[in-house]
Amino acid sequence: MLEARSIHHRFRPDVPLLRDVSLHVAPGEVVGLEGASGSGKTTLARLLAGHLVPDRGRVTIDGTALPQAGFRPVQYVPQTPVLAMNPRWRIGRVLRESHQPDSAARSALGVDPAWDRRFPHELSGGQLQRVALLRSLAPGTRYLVADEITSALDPVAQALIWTALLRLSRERGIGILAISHEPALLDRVALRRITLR
Ligand SMILES: Nc1ncnc2c1ncn2[C@@H]1O[C@H](COP(=O)(O)OP(=O)(O)OP(=O)(O)O)[C@@H](O)[C@H]1O
Repeated sequence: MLEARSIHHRFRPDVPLLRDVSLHVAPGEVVGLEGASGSGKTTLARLLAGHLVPDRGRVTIDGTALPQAGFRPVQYVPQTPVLAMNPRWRIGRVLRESHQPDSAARSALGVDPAWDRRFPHELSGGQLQRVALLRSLAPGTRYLVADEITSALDPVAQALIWTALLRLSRERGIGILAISHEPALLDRVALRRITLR
């Protein structure tokens, strides 16, 4: 179980952002996270992935703190994956930097092996997001924090990605925290929702 307990965080001493936020995501469960712009969704996502350390409170998996170094079992997937890829690397190298993806995950996400020879700017937004998800689904990945991953995509690309992701989450027991501004999307993918205020 991924758990955040009584998280407090602020970037400026006089402006508290997250105040006593707690949540949990079970293996294979999809939980929605919503909240107004600026309410701290991305900050919470980065705390859960271990990119940031909370001022107070704890993030744990099965009661143990996140590892300080090495592979991150909670993977953060941003809205704009191209910003998290080396523009000089071909897709094959971008993927291998994390792990050698298995063919089942590759075909579930529809990542064509021919793309491995292309550079990130030579793929569409939806194709790149599928590559980013494949990269994040390493063997050690237990949870995904999906931060507006399909907000910039058309409905067909959005449906394709979520259908594949929900299947992989079920098959591999990967818990997902799905951040979105779209209530209709959260209704479809998540059984439970948390609202940041
Ligand atoms: N690294 C940082 N340094 C200083 N302030 C930050 C930093 N990251 C975020 N903030 C501030 O924290 C607040 C919350 O930002 P955050 O991105 O977590 O919100 P959000 O709910 O994800 O917003 P949106 O829905 O617009 O993406 C904002 O006021 C933002 O300016």
